[in-house]
Amino acid sequence: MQSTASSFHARAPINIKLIGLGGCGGNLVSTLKLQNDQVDLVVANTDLQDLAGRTTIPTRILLGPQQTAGKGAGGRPDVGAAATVESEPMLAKALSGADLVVIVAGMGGGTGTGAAPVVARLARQLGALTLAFVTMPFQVEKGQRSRIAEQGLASVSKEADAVVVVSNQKILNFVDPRTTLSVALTYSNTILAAAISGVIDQLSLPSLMQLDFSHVRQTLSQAGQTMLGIGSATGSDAAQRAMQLALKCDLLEGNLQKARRVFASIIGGSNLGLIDVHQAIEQIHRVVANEIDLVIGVATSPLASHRDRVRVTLIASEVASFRQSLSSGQANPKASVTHTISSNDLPPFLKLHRRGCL
Ligand SMILES: Nc1nc2c(ncn2[C@@H]2O[C@H](COP(=O)(O)OP(=O)(O)OP(=O)(O)O)[C@@H](O)[C@H]2O)c(=O)[nH]1
Repeated sequence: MQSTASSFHARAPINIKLIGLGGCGGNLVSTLKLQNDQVDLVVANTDLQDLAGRTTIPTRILLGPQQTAGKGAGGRPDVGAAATVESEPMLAKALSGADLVVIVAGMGGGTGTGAAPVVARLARQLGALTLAFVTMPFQVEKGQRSRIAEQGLASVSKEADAVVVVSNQKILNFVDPRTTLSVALTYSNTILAAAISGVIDQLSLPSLMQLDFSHVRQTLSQAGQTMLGIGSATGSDAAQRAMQLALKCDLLEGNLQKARRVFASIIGGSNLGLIDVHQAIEQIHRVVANEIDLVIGVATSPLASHRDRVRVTLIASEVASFRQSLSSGQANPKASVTHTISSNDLPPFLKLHRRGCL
């Protein structure tokens, strides 16, 4: 029988703003089910009609009313960017005070592609850790859209602290080839939603590990383009199986062994097993290199639907942090200080287990 955790760490609430840009970003923010109703939801678009339909989102911003008159960016990122610059005062008001700004946008169109770098720069100027979750287009959208998407990804990667890429095309590998476009998009949105909520829920649910926002900030700050792994499982060893799935996730573009910074989120129900969590964490240590910045959050959800389920989200970057660069003689003055997990970071129950007391 597994023991379960009984003590939680209180942590200072952090101010999180989630902003969806353009059609794709708006779709995601409208459908995402977060477990924290304190997260401020914002959608912004050049398309007035699209915004009018997003009635459940408290803050809706029409980008560039002078430039586009609410008629969209017509697939042109330069128009999307100019419209966003025009609306910077409104955006600054909506994003001010945020510790963490999460941007969601589809690359390939005009608004999301043009707006994402501008919003990322603004959010960082306002002092927030800025994460962007972006989609890349389907192959059938090739040509102009792909080129626009690649350029957009490069621009947003320069401005945001960390960029998580979900390739719509890659999603097709997981679904029936006869599937419809709308089903494929729904599947893609489910993956994006899992990744976004893995970060946001981890930072807002009761925590079992002494994870604080400054550690997350240190690990993801200026991390560049990242690798994403997600896994979900139920049952008595759910954390281990969810971790295995996340570590082997087909979405992981890149080699986890080359990762220099990893953020790992483990979220389970109130009966999350301690030994199970410990062994899941051991699995990460077996895969990644020794000298990395690793920040691990373990949180529990009060939702009945989460009782037996464990969700794991991994966000990994190959970019070394400042401290690692210094030790390897390749200082990168833009990068931040690091947090390497040590036994001091483990909650008491895991330390006891490590000593064989559980
Ligand atoms: N996963 C996912 N991808 C989407 C969705 N909607 C659009 N996309 C992708 O995002 C890209 C950009 O589409 P939109 O977000 O609609 O475009 P936009 O940013 O509003 O740009 P304009 O319409 O030109 O103003 C598309 O090429 C698709 O690949 C969605 O709901 N889910």
